[in-house]
This record gives sequence, C-alpha cells and structure tokens, in this order.
Amino acid sequence: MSSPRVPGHPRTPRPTEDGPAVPAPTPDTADPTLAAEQAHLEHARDQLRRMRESAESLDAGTAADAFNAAYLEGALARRVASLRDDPRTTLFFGRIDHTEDAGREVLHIGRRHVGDEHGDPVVVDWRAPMSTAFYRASPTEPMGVRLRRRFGVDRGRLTAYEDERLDRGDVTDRSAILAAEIERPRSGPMRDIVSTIQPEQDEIVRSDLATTICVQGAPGTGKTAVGLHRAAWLLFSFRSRLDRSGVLVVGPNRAFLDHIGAVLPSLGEVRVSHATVDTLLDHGRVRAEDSPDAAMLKGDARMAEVLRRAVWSRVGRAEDALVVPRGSRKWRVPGYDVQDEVDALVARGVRYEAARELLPQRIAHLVMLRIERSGDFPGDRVQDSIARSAPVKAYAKGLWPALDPAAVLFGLLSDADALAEAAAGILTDDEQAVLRWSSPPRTKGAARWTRADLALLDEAADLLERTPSLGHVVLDEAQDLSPMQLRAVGRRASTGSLTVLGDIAQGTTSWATDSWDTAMGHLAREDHELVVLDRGFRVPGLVIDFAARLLPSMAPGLGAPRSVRDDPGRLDVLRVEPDRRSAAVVDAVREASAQEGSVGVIVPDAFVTAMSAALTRAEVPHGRLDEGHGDDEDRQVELVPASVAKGLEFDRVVVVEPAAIAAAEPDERTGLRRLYVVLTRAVTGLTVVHTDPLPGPLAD
Ligand SMILES: Nc1ncnc2c1ncn2[C@@H]1O[C@H](COP(=O)(O)OP(=O)(O)OP(=O)(O)O)[C@@H](O)[C@H]1O
Repeated sequence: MSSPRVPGHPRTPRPTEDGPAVPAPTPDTADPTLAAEQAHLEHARDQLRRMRESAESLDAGTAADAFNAAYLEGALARRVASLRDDPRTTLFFGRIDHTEDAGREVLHIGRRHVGDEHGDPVVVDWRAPMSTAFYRASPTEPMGVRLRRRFGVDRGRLTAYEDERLDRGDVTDRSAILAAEIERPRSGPMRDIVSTIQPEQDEIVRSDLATTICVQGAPGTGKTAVGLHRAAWLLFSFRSRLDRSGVLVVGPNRAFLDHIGAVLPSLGEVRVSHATVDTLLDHGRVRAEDSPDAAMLKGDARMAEVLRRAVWSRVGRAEDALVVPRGSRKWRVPGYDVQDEVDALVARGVRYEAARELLPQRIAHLVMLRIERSGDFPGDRVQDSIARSAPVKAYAKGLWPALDPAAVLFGLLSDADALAEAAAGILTDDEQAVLRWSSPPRTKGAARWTRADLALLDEAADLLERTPSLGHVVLDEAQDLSPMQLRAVGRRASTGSLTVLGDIAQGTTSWATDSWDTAMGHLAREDHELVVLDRGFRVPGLVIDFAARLLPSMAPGLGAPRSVRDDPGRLDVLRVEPDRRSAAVVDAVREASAQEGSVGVIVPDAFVTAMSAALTRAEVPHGRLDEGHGDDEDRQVELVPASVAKGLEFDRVVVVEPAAIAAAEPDERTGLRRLYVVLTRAVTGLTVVHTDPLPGPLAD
C-alpha cells in the first residue's frame, strides 16, 4: 500500500458560509493529487449549495389545500435542513476507482448523496449499494475495485490521502488514517465511524431488514457503533417501510443514551427513538424496589404463563340463561349456547380485549337466530341494537369483564388464592410467597410498582391488547435484561427485526443471561444470526490485559478483545493510605485533565457524593452522571457511579476502590463483572486508586 501523504500545513481561520469561522488547514497545493481532490470537494460543496437553493425555491403554497401546504412546508424545511453543509467535516471521506472491466467509474463516498445538475453523482451516500465495495473490497475479492483511497480530514479540509491498489494486491490492514481515527483522544459524545467501518462490522451494518442479528463482543469492539450504523443503513435502504413502522434504539440508562444520542443525527437520521427499558415499558413510575428473590422471580419467563392464566381466568362461565326483551316478546338464550360462543372466542387466539369486544355481537347473533326462527327477519341494524342493549351488555360484562394491566397484576400480587390458581404447577408455594405483597395496597391505583413489575404489566398489557410492532429495534447491553424484559422488547419487533448487542461477560444484573440462545428465545428470535466481534477499538493493550485477569473467574470461556490500538496505553495502580485516598484521586484527575480528552472518575455508587465534594473543594470542575443525569459535551471531567458506567467511554479513567465497586454487588461474580465493565472504559489511560486490597484476580 502507498504510505499516506500527510502534507504539512499552516493553520488559518476560515469563515464558512454556513457556520462560524473554523480554523482550517490550507490545502496543500504542492501535492497535485490532494489539490485535485480538494477541488472536487469544492465542486461538491457548490453542488450541495445548488441543491439547497433549489429546495429553498420550492413553494409549499402550490399545494391543493392548507393541510397539504402545511405538510409540504414541513417536508421542504426538513429537506433544506438536510442539505446544509457542515463546515466541520468534508462531504466525502473516501473514493473507489473501478477497473476497466467494471466501467472505470470513480465514486467519492460520503455521509450523504450529492448530485450535479445533470443528476450524476458527485458524492455517493455511504449506505448506497455501490458504496459497499469501499468497505469490503479486498485483493481476494476486489469487487471490481482497482483503487481505494481514504482521506485524512481536518476541520472541513482534506489533509492527507492513502491509496490501496487492489489490482496489484497493494493493501494493508494497518491503515494510518484508520489508526489516527482510532487513536484520537475522546471528548464529548460518541461520534459516527462511517469513514472507517471495518469489513466484519460492515457485514452486520448491511444485513437485510428481515434478518435478526445478535452480536457478542468484548468491550470496545464497536457493538454500539455497529448497531447505530445498522439503524442508519436500514432507514436509507428501506425508507418507506421504516418511516411508517419506526426504528427504536434501547440502551441501559439515560447517561448512555445521551452519550450515543448524536450519532444518528450526525448521519442525517433524526427519526429514531431512543429509550431505556424502563422508559419503554411505560406503565407508570418505578416507586419501590423488590427483594433480590422477588426481582429474580418476577423476571422469570414462567411469569408469562402465570399472567396468561390470570388474564384468561377472568372469563367466566355462562351458567344462566340470557333474556332479552324486544317489543312485547322476550327472547331467551340458554347459558350453554352462550358458552359455546365464549369457548369459540377463547379458542380463536385473539387478544382478551379484542375477543371481549366481539362477545356482544356474538350473543346478539344468538338472539337473532331465535327471532329468525320465529319467522321475522329484522336485519343487521337490529342485531347491532341488540348487541348494544342493556341486558346483553350487562350479561357480556359479567361474563367477560374489562381488564387493565394494573388490575391483573394487582389481583395476582394481593390475592393468595388468585395467585395459587394461576401459578399452580408453575411456581412452588415458597415462590408464590416470595411474589405476594406482605401488606397489599388497598387499590391498584395505590400500588407501588417495581422495575420488574413494569415488565409484568407490559406482558399483561399485551395479553389484553396486541402491542404494536416497530420495523426494527436495536437492543444494546441485551445481556442485562430479564427474560420478561426481553419478551417485552421482542414483542415490539414482532413483525420487524432486531439487532441485539451485548457481552455475556458484562452481565451485571441478577437475571443477566449466560446464553445468547436462551436470550434470543425470550426475544422470540430463535432464528437469528450470531456474530462475534473480537477486535477492540477502545481499550489499549496494557489496560485490557489488566481487566482481562478477571475473565476466568466470572466469564470462563470468553476472551478479551484483541486490541487494535497502536498505543499500549498507560496503567497506574496506586495503593494509598485511607486518609490519602481523596487527595490521590484529585491528583490523578488533575493530571488526566491537564491533557486533551474526557476524564471519567468511576467510583462505587456510595462514594459519589463524597467524591464530588472532594473534587469541588479542590476546585476541579466536574459533572455527575448519576442516573437521570446526562452526559455534557462541555464538561471534561465526569463523576460516574460504577452502576452507570456501562457503554460509556472516556479518554482517561480514574477508578476508585475496585474492591468496594465489586463488593456493592449481591454476589462475587456480578461484582467482578461490574469491575470488568468499569476497567474497560478507558481509551488512553487508566489510573486505579485504592486503599483496600484489590479483588483477588486483579491482585495476582
Ligand atoms: N471501525 C471503527 N473505526 C473507528 N472507531 C471505531 C470503529 N469501531 C469502533 N470504534 C470506536 O471504538 C469505541 C468503542 O465502540 P463501542 O462503544 O461501539 O464498543 P462496544 O462494543 O459497544 O463497547 P462496550 O461493550 O464496552 O459498550 C468507540 O469510540 C467507537 O467509535
């Protein structure tokens, strides 16, 4: 491969058309290739401006009516916004030249499509099928590509390029431009990786909409990045279908959603919803906590059958005859006839509420049959009025009462007999005792639901009425969900597909899964593709080796990622006297924040307040990522409770008292897994400050 050309350049501030002055490098006129590419970039910018001006000149007033005009105006405004030129970046980051046989076409690949006035592409969207070769072509499978060029980019200018000649086998897997992207200091929220997606990642990103994929990957292997880029690719490739059905990203907590929240908008996709499992299961606020045993049991998939029985047991038996007065006559339908209708509705497999709504019509039909047998044929309108008549409504209501999810769960958790009936043969007596409220609230409205209850309420809601399905769901950190939570997410993609991302070794809930087969079964996706990612883009070698000492004790059989980082990173493990701990942390944070890049101070949850006070006393500005607080681009130092660290990354990380982080979990394995998560957040350096001995495997 040709080595990258990285011309030297003075930096000069450059005002841009669309934004504030951005200090940008001047183009290297000495390098004719780069100068030609820079000229193509200017051409692309001109064309994008032309496209924008053309969109701006369109008039929504030509619409047929006010409603259509309003709609058109919104669509035009979105179109104009999507055609804005972001001066901080370039319109393309790569190029492929096809061989003579493949038509010698030259394509510049970028974040969005730009066309010229003849409709010819000036820049091709990275998601278009013809861009695939940029990511995947190799000497063994050149895909018609002769040359692949990657560009180094700095504040909106091209500063370097790197060529691979696939026709000559002149390629390497050590791209300096990729290395520079991976090695860059991290600051602010997560960025897209669109210019450097790797072939194994691209395969996942471009998997068909119908395919559900499960990605197992060690920390920093790009699972989250891949999931988000897959969402963007799917929206591009199946736009009309997914515009209607929707795409959802589910992550572990608010801080994580804030961390990743800018990636899809930066790729032009603003219509993707983001949620945590708790906000997704929108059945009220979490106002209580379960005992570990109760939480475990409520997360157990057996609860699905208990709830199913609880719901359907509410359908009564039609013992008494129904009498419907009409005019001077009374029509009598024996209970056993109504019961046949009830049995038929139950057997139809429709949801409880849908069947309940059908019942009055079915009963009215039985009345109509009797009227017709008497020689009268009154028609459909009469059947409707019989269905809506007071006696039929009351009879149907008694037989098939209206239910809501809270009523179902309240009934189970507060009434020992109801629970015993629904759980017979499924839960033991002891398990039922664990589930039951010791002092039940007086009404369902007064119930203080727990996190695990939300999944049970969701299951009940789906038994009553079908949950609408989205087109695609990206589920991150999926290893942490209970079987009942997995079912809840799965039903939101019942007619769509899923991208399931996770790492068994990072499972830190009591119900964390140890098997993707099992988890995918709970998501109702036995038919999925499992892909393993093992190249680590985040954690440097020294740090991952340290963290990986934990693996044999808490996830035997799972390997650490192979770090692709050039920088081996820095690892400092400082044991200090108890009265020096805060000062040592402050010193470590000061040292870390003296350099470019974000700093995460990860502490046992119970230390957050005291540590924040210590940093404040030492006049170290910092944010707090306690649950519910989001990331903030402007803050260099974030104080992170260990329980919130999952999925985040910082340039430098200071971990405080690993033994206390591990000890805060209910069991040793979960404690070591939490520690593994915490120790694998660093991109450049990790400092561990402790007074207590390190947990066994780390001390070895
Ligand atoms: N192809 C790539 N090019 C450049 N950077 C990449 C690439 N793939 C991943 N990265 C970077 O590596 C880092 C880790 O990625 P990501 O957070 O997606 O990993 P993960 O597997 O989800 O990690 P974890 O399991 O710890 O949450 C991010 O900074 C991401 O941008």
